[in-house]
Amino acid sequence: MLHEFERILIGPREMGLVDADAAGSGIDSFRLMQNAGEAVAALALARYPDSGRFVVLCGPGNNGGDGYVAAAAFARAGASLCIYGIGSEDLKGDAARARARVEAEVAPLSAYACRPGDVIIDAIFGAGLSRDVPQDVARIIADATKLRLPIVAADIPSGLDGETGEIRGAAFSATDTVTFMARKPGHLLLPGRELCGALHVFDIGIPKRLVMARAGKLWENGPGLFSDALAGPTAESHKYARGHVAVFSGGPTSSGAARLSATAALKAGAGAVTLVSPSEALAVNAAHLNAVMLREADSRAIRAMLGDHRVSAFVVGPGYGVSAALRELALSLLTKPTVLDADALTAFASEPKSLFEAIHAEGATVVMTPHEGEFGRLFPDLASASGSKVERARKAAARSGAVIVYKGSDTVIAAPDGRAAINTNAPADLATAGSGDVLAGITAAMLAHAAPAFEAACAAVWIHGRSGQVAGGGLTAETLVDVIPQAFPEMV
Ligand SMILES: NC(=O)C1=CN([C@@H]2O[C@H](COP(=O)(O)OP(=O)(O)OC[C@H]3O[C@@H](n4cnc5c(N)ncnc54)[C@H](OP(=O)(O)O)[C@@H]3O)[C@@H](O)[C@H]2O)[C@@H](O)CC1
Ligand SMILES: Nc1ncnc2c1ncn2[C@@H]1O[C@H](COP(=O)(O)OP(=O)(O)O)[C@@H](O)[C@H]1O
Ligand SMILES: [K+]
Repeated sequence: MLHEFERILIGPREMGLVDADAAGSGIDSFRLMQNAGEAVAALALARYPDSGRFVVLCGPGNNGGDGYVAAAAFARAGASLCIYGIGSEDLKGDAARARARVEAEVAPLSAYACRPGDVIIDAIFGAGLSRDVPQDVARIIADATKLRLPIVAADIPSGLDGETGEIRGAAFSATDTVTFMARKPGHLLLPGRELCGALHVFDIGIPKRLVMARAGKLWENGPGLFSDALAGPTAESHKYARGHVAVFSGGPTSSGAARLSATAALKAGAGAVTLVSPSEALAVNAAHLNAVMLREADSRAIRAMLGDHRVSAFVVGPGYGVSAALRELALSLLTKPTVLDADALTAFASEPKSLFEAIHAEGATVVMTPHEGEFGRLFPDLASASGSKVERARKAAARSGAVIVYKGSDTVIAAPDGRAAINTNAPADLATAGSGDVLAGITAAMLAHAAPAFEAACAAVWIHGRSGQVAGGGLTAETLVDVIPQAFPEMV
């Protein structure tokens, strides 16, 4: 399990503040730049001992400064070296000092022509990237990509937005990225994650407390975020003490999704699970269920479940069918922890405010699990807004009052209070029909264990991802359900 510090993610802007705090507390900022540049050179020398030549590309700011420090280290090591820079005569502060220590010639960046055998040290833009990269940088990125040159990026591949993970015009696809103190959201969000190659976090000597003090409430998802909230069964446990999940089934031709949620909830440790089925689907559901209990969905049954303290969480939406009746049902469940998924999200597309107002008024514990399309239906303005997936999820959580699980291969979990986590353990094999229904069921099981909604959602997304890894290539929603018990984090 990663230590708490290693899970934090810090935006480029906050990292700039950390820098200023470090300087304010008397730490020598040039020493930090030297540590950063030397770490980049050390990694490159170790990875590419037989390089034809190291080509150090330096930008106009402190990222370029890291590059000049690295260049000096290559020269000391006797490596073959070329340096290209933007505005190398007009640098300021630490970057100018780093440049002054380089004896080799620095050619203008626009003069660089990629050659097979080159190993590029990308120190053009880091945290300070503020707009699309200029044409000559885009041209070098395209040429280096075409020749598949190895690229070691300082802090972040140039062109990648460290906050959002988006590409600003063009971006290097690095083989390695050496970042400093802590990872940035753009290292984990897509497409950024795929451009960083192997990511190395190097301690350049800023006290961790200074980094912690500026870090927002954003982490990489992992057991450290939620394991305290997950209680395993004890000798005193009985089935209802482990939580009772009720899942609402769709009609006879669309009942499979709810059954997947129900069996997933059971495998994820709910003590009891009931599938609540319309009368027309009772027979098909009965034919497929064993440990999951079955109950007919009528208003008396729903009232009884709402009044039964042993029923601890609901799942509604998978395979249910979009209708006004579903809206009414979902709103009626909000007195207990509820997972709203699939059709229960789409059903509110025409009137999302009614759902959000009900959640706020009830102070309800709700986890919503939209994929991109469902997110767009509930939050059309946010879906098309600029900014990162984390910001969009946070705004959606604050607006709706629910914990939002904004799905995808970089699923973001966000709480109304601003906490957020980026999930990184989900294999692409999870892109299979029914996989979201499984996630909804696991989430309800976590809520039924009385985990708070944010922790429950983080746990469920992580366990779902790890189940995907365990089930492996060719997984189906069924094989995913089977391996859930093997995917729990080791409790400490
Ligand atoms: N964090 C730490 O503790 C430490 C961090 N360190 C290093 O510092 C880096 C951050 O440095 P930084 O703030 O100077 O930003 P950086 O990325 O060099 O770019 C700024 C320059 O680029 C320019 N510019 C921007 N976008 C552009 C574009 N599209 N096209 C053209 N120009 C563009 C921008 O111009 P402006 O926007 O002002 O017009 C400005 O001149 C960080 O990533 C890490 O490597 C270490 O040295 C030590 C400890
Ligand atoms: N390429 C991918 N890599 C990792 N996880 C993915 C990928 N595509 C989808 N997933 C995950 O699989 C699940 C799919 O859910 P959803 O889109 O609701 O599908 P369905 O409705 O078929 O169940 C989500 O948890 C999502 O995060
Ligand atoms: K860079």
